[in-house]
Amino acid sequence: MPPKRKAPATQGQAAKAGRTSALSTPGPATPRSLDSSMMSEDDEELLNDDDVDEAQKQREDMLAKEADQFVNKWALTSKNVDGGEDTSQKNYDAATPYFKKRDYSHYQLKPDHQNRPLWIEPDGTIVLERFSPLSEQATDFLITIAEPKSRPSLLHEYRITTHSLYAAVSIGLRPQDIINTLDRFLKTPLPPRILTFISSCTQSYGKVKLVLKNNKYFVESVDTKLLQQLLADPQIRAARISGTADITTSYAPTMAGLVIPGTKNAAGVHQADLKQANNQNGEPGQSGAEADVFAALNEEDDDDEKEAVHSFEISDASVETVQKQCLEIGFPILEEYDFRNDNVNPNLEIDLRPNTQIRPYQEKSLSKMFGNGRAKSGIIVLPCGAGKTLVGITAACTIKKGVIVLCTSSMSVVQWRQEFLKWSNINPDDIAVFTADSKTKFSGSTGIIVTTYSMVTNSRERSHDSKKMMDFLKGREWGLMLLDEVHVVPAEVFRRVISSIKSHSKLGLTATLLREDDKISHLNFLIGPKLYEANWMELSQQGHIAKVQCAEVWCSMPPEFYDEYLRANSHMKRTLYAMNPRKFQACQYLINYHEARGDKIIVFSDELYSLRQYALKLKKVFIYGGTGQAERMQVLENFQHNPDVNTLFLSKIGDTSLDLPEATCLIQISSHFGSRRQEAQRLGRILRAKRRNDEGFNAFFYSLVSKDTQEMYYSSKRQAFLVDQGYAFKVITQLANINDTPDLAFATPQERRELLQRTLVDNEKGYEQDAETDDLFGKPSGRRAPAGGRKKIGNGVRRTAGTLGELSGGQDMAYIEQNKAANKGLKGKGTAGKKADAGGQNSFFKKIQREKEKIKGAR
Ligand SMILES: Nc1ncnc2c1ncn2[C@@H]1O[C@H](COP(=O)(O)OP(=O)(O)OP(=O)(O)O)[C@@H](O)[C@H]1O
Repeated sequence: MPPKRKAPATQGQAAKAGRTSALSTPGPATPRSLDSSMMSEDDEELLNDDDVDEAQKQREDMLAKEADQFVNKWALTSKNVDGGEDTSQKNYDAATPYFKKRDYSHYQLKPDHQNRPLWIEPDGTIVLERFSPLSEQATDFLITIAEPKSRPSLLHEYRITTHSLYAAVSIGLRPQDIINTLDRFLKTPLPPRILTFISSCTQSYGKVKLVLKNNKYFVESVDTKLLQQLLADPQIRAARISGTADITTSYAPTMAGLVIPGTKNAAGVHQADLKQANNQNGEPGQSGAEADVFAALNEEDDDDEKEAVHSFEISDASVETVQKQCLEIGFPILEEYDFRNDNVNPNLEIDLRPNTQIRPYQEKSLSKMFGNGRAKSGIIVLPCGAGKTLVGITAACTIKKGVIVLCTSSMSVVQWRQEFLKWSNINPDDIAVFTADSKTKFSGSTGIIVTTYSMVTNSRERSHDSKKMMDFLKGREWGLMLLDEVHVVPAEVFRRVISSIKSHSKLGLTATLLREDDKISHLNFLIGPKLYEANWMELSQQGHIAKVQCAEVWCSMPPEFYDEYLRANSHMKRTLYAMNPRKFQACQYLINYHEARGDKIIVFSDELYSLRQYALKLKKVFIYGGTGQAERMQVLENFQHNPDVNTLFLSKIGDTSLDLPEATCLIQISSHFGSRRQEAQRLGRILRAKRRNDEGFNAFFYSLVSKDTQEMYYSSKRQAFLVDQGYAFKVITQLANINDTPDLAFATPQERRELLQRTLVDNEKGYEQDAETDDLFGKPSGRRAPAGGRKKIGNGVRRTAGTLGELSGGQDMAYIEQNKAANKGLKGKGTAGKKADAGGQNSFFKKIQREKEKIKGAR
């Protein structure tokens, strides 16, 4: 079966012709557990171990089958012998069908089409020519009405969807303005299908609102007939609180110019700037008419008339049902908070510190949230390291009401609190945390609570203090709910959060709005539409995140390894392609090369056996789920400050939450199947590189792939998201002069054979799964291992609970002895780093520690 592709190829994918077909192949559903490395202890209860294992196994088997099909196809065109010549792709051009689909020759072009930047397909796909002089204006317009799909350097691809139109209307655009502006940018006439789609989707948008008043939810509209129409729906009628008047009438509050702190512009002024820019730049053949599209926003801001609004009350538990049902019958419900006219909830004393200046893309994202002077609920997507925290803090400083922040781990809780104190003038007593260790409240009538998803959704018996705290959280109206890392949290958890804690507005933050199970659309109901998605390439060109060179290094497998690979079961296959001696040599070569350049290198491996084998053989430090807290700190600190420790091996526990701005190079030797999210988040570890603004600086990301194995398939799937962000993966089939490099490991056939035998014997009994932890800096927690420490998974394959004593091959005592060699070598070097503080901890860890102690002390 040939791989399918949902969206047509743009030039980024086309450049990868021959591999493109696999890039966007939609993967089968991912069970939640596969993505649960960020979950904290309490989330475990949401998952049933047996279901998870079964689902995980099914998915792995399915992926392995797909991968084998892919590899077989490749095998027809590529020789797979060690050192063999690569003759692939002679007659295989996977991009061809996509370009066929992209045949625009039958479209009727407008006479001045050369001056217009957009193409459109009847399915709503829009292609933008970035080299057009009008591309800046067209981009501003497109990010408002459509979803970015792929943004390499010259052609960008967007898609108009019901949700994107919903988001456009939610910031005040009118359907006719959208149609007119789109038509003006298009090289061809607007297809009638698109016109009908936009009109039908947007006509009813923005007419119904969900409003929280006195801790009760109301469905509100200026049109009574519309409310009656909604009440005719049995599910909405059932959601109405009985005993309340059918429909009540009040008056809408007035608007005035709103200033987002840390910016020069009021939100309205920002939109006016857009209008001015559009007027100046004009439109082909006409005078800046696309500016009309933003006029609606300003008109609305000027409207001081009080308008009668009508509403009916619904029960807390039915909010999601009502939202879904309203969308179903064509009246999507908007959540907007008119915080400036909220006289019921007390104001919070909070502002950004005078020296805080938010960046243009942060301002842009916030102007989508506050575009019409009210706070709209939704999701802001910014690359890793681009400063989502400050966006959340600025939103809080704009609304100035009670805030609840939900994080994925207790360490993030501490970091969020710190960031609030760093960027804003919030009184430390007004910001409290609710975690297993600390259950403080703020002192005044309102404030900020920072907590974790698991703390507020925990269904276990709560302690007295926790219960009291939950009553406190539930018993009040919050102005803003900040939801961190929204992509990792299961929909069910959001449901529980949202039904128990009431907030007027919700802001979700993430770097990768991606789920392999495609359940991301649930977030549209539960939080709100995507308000803004930044362009990774643009931010890296502007120096806000590092420029990265990405490469996929193909490592051939020696014949004896490949023979075993073909015979092996799926887990052994994974171990074998990670332990491929040619891959090992490539890793060694790259480490030597980058260490010599002065880089700090992180090597990622999901496969624990190879993680340790590589680290031990190369005498490098490593951290995995089972590494104790003190040892982790010591290793990280040395990596940061000790000039002798330049390479760190990390298991998947370092995918997220890892803030090591010293790291400038990543090497991936084993990864989680086709996870696009993991790939993006791993890349995120080097995006915040300290040296990013040095002249000519580049960070490096290498993915080492064993040739003609399933890894080739997974690798191309994994890269899909980053390719769509504009990253180009160079394929390296031969590292320069590697064959002449002295002292490479496994250089002789004898050594390679021994390695193979050892790998087979060590892994004969099963494989070890990394202990999952809630974050790198937290205590190792993870899912509980059953009694005995081992759990059977799949067909007789076992995973161990991750103790050092039960290593694969762990019965070999000499091996255990040697196991921590490089980590142990650090002992006494806690203060060796030049910049390390006297206490043996760098300022980052010290700060975290102090913060934790302060919070504990405040209890
Ligand atoms: N406007 C700004 N001015 C100065 N520094 C900023 C600004 N915005 C963000 N930063 C800095 O950029 C760094 C990254 O910010 P932050 O940790 O919020 O990123 P993030 O988007 O949450 O990343 P990740 O997804 O990897 O957690 C931080 O050191 C932060 O202080």
